[in-house]
Amino acid sequence: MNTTEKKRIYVDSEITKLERLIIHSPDSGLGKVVPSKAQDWLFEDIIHLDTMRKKEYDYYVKLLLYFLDPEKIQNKAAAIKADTKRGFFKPSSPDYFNSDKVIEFETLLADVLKMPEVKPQLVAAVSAIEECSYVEMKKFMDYETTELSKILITGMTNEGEMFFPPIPNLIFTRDIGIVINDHILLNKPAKAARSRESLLAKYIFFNHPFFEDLRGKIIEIEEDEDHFLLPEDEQSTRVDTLEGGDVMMVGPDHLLIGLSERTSVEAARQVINKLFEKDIVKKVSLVKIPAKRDYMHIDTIFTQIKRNVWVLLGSLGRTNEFANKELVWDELGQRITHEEILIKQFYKEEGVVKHRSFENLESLLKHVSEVDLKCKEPVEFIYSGNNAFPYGAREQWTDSCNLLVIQEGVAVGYDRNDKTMEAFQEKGFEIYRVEDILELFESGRKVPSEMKNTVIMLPSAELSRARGGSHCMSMPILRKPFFEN
Ligand SMILES: NC(=[NH2+])NCCC[C@H](N)C(=O)O
Repeated sequence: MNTTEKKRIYVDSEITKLERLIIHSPDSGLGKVVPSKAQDWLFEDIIHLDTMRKKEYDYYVKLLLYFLDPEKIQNKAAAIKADTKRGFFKPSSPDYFNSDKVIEFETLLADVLKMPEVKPQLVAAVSAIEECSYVEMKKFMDYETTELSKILITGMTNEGEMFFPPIPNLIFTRDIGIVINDHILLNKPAKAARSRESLLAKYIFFNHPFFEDLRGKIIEIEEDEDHFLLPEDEQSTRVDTLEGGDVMMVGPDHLLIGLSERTSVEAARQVINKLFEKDIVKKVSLVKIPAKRDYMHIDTIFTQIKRNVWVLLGSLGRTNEFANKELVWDELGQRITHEEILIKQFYKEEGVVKHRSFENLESLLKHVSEVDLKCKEPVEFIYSGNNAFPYGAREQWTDSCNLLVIQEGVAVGYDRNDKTMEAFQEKGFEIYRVEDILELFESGRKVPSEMKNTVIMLPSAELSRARGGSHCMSMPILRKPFFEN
């Protein structure tokens, strides 16, 4: 018998059939971002909410439902289209799709707020970090849970009364936490704009009955005990932060952690200690990338598509003509633009923790494919922008390397990354616009579960201004175990 059949929470790879995930549809808070705050709130620009929802994100939801929970969407196309109020997509509407496979963060939050012991704690915690007055805190307690859930996310009431700033980055649920086999690692965000997200998530994972199996299996990053004693200026250089976009469960025993603008080496060390202590994985590889906005997390630089296929940014890899060309110019005394990446792998062997290095990203990814996933086919790399200047960098900026795999070889990407899509085609992938594929599903001319080697393109004019792709917009909590795939 399949031993993991009854599991609700389990992820041991990035590519097996996705069975359950947490998402968050763009809420009204995103439409309230003002230009002067956009950068502080980690958006590249202000966005047009209606377009982002109707012409972009709603397609993503429909697509996920077709693969993960088809009953909820089949034969509904006409009704969904006719409803200008988007009831199908709104948790508070009677027409809401309400799936336990494609799970909305806001519903989980509303559920825990219904728990009489949780509501006052959560209200007090949010009021404290948002510096609300005592009177405001009392007022929150009077709201009914669905509305309160919205207020805690958007910062305002349906009538427009504003209590605190929105958390527009909650659409990037990936960053909140990562499931590692049957455990979950919660984030400790580097950016203040994302603190409330992780606070809300904590209350959900620790209290919601759906996550019962996680009791005793939630890993949190703690502050060093002597941290409080350090002088202020040193405190800020020693903070332990970690965001989900930097953590990838690439094989049943192997976790990757990016050391980046957002994830510190101290946090990574804590994670390694905790994972090895409890024998949750056998290997952790640390991938140190340049700490800059362009590459905020490792999943902006590479993601896996199939056991033997990866998409990545060539200028941070090695087997690309660029790097080689740059080395020539380096020798000639020119200023080089090639940026370095450093990789160390820690592994536990007979109870002892050892480490080794990898020279470049490709050799690490090849190791994952061949050693962890026992892949026999040749490992292939698809490069952002097909590695042609200046498309590699341009398309990485708009998430050409940040794809979500729904089932092995079937991934979701952004339509604006033309050259990367060409590169996928050259490697034998079919490319579809999400609208077209949905029509094929609706008419029964294509069956989601039968699809292979396909990239489905999501419209992305607004979404990409928020600087994240489909990988960031997903928190997988259940995938088929790799060796049962
Ligand atoms: N996993 C990711 N790459 N997430 C992208 C997050 C983007 C978001 N605007 C931020 O800067 O935090």
